[in-house]
Amino acid sequence: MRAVMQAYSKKREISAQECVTRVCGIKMKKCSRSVVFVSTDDNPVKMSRPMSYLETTTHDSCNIWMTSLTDKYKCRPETPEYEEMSLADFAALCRLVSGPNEGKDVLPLLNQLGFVQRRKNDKPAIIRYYHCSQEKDPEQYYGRLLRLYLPHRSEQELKPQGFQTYQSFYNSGCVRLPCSDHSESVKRVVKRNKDKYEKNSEDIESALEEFEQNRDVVIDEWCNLAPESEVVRLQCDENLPERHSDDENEQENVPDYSRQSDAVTEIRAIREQPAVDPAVVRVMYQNLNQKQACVFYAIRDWCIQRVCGLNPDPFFFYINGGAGTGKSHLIKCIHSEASKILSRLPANAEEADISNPTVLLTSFTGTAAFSINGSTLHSLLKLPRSLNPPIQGLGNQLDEVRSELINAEIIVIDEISMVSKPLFAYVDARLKQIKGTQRPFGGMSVLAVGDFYQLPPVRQSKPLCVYDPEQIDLWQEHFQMITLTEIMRQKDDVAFAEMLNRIRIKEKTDELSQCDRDLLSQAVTAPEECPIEVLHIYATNKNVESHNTDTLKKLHSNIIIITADDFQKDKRTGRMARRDKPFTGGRNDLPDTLNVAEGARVMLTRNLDTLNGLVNGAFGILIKVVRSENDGQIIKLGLRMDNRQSVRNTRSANAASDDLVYIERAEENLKFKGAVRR
Ligand SMILES: Nc1ncnc2c1ncn2[C@@H]1O[C@H](COP(=O)(O)OP(=O)(O)OP(=O)(O)O)[C@@H](O)[C@H]1O
Repeated sequence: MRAVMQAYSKKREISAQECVTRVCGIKMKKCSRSVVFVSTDDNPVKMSRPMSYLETTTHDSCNIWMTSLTDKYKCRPETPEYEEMSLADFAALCRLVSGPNEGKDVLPLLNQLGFVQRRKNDKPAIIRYYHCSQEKDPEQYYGRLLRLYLPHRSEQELKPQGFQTYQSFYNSGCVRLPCSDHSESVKRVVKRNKDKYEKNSEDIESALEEFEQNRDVVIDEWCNLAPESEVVRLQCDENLPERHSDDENEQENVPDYSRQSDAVTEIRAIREQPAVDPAVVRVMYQNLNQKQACVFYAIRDWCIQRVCGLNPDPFFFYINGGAGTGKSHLIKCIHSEASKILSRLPANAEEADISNPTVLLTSFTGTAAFSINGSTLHSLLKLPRSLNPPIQGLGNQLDEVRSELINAEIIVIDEISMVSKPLFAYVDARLKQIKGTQRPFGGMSVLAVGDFYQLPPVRQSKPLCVYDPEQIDLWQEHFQMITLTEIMRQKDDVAFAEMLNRIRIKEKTDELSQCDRDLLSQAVTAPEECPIEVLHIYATNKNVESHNTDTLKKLHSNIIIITADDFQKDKRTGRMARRDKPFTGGRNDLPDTLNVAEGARVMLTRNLDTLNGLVNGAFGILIKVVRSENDGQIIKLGLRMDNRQSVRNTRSANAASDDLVYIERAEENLKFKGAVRR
């Protein structure tokens, strides 16, 4: 009840099922801003307004119900973009905000129902809705289709006069959308919008059905690969305490918003995951070298024990090894196998919930995170930019992060050499908060991977391997080191690879052998002989900038200078006002000016969207400079990225019609108090 009241007091809209679930103390299935439940019922459950509000109304007032997402959708702004929007789009692509100053492009809803904003850089929310059978309950089925996918402002528009049923309107009705000059069949409009969310729903349903029918005879392909491990797994299975039928029913008690006993399953829009061909994965496992296999099997056995309910202690492994010794390769194998096994944990087996990972893949930089299909530590755990103590909790974001990481059992941290001690302490504290336990790393197992001879933490922070007797040292205390030694990358130039490994462990003052000197000299090209188009690497940003400026001038005549838009509070009005001239920003701020040219090669220097490869270090070519129609100001840049995957994924969210990724102005606080730069 306290939780319900807290939600009320924060004026958050709270669904009936969340109330019931909280009041009964039942585990919540899913509730976060990234997953939105859309009611598609003819007669949805309504929540009354809080008592404090009702006491201030008159006896005959009708304004006694909390407004739902559907009510707000019907009162969406009357702009062309919103007019054409289906309820599904509204739920997935927009966020409801409390006031007009909550960010860019906030528009008021009609009838003073609040404010709405398009989700811009964020991923669309996953929408969930009650799914019913077309055969058993056609009227409810077609009503749901129309409500979700036909743009409307009232219930009457979903079953207009002259149509007895939703089904007849769906099959033979026509509509003219507000911004269109012609009529279209209802079926067509629904199909167009439905395809964005349920494209493969029929295939998924039949696959699920097939899986359910064959559940007991599904063959674990692992038996063919590693029979000994399979025997251990089967023994563990035998040791499992039998599940009581009461336990089975527990989940069914969780309100699912279905009022019928024959309710089928919920269908959710599925986030695309990179598909890994099982045949490729099998070859990867089989080719692991001895050391890699040793770690792989240790973790695999741990997962099996976990699934068998044997409660093994969390493991803390540190995989160390020089460049090209197969660390990332090992991470991919472990992630694939551990996720597969851990999905059988009773808590996860209920539904194949791909948005709730069991193994978290993280890294310090966006580039490394993208290369293992993971996220940066900062974005996953919502860490602040400054890691200075005291450690800040997650505050309002706790529910959201907790619901995303609820099933996480293992966290993989790549590039561990770049993780500073304060960052590691933050990760430990965050996981403790998220998992609600004081055990180290919230009771999760940690696989740290990296090479302390590679990049250290930024800005002179000490790496984890430097022991500090003054502080509690999570690293020394818990982690067991395993070193990979076989170089897997330069198999065809073993001599060069071995030389790199010898240099790796040298002190600055150690002499190089003549043989290594000769080998290195062969690989050196004088700077003036380097082709201009190859990647140049310098030790400092200053050198990089000077090289870039010179090269841009040499190769392009159409240079455009983009100036930062800086805003500062006007002392008289108290409002943010745009400055005529930008400030001189600091080293870590967004640049004061940016020199670009159409056709120039560019590299991103911020992580914009790690999952889609728009990360610091990603390359592309600037194709289009887009200006505002009103004042001619440059508003975005269209890039053709080298990594075509970025285009495919970002396009589905932005619906752009070309093959470019559009980068809009980013907004960050400047180091001057209250100043904002775009
Ligand atoms: N067991 C293996 N069988 C076949 N190829 C492998 C194996 N292990 C690694 N490789 C390949 O060797 C190359 C280097 O491996 P990987 O990138 O995993 O090394 P790394 O230790 O992460 O390197 P770095 O520290 O430079 O990031 C990759 O192309 C990878 O696919």
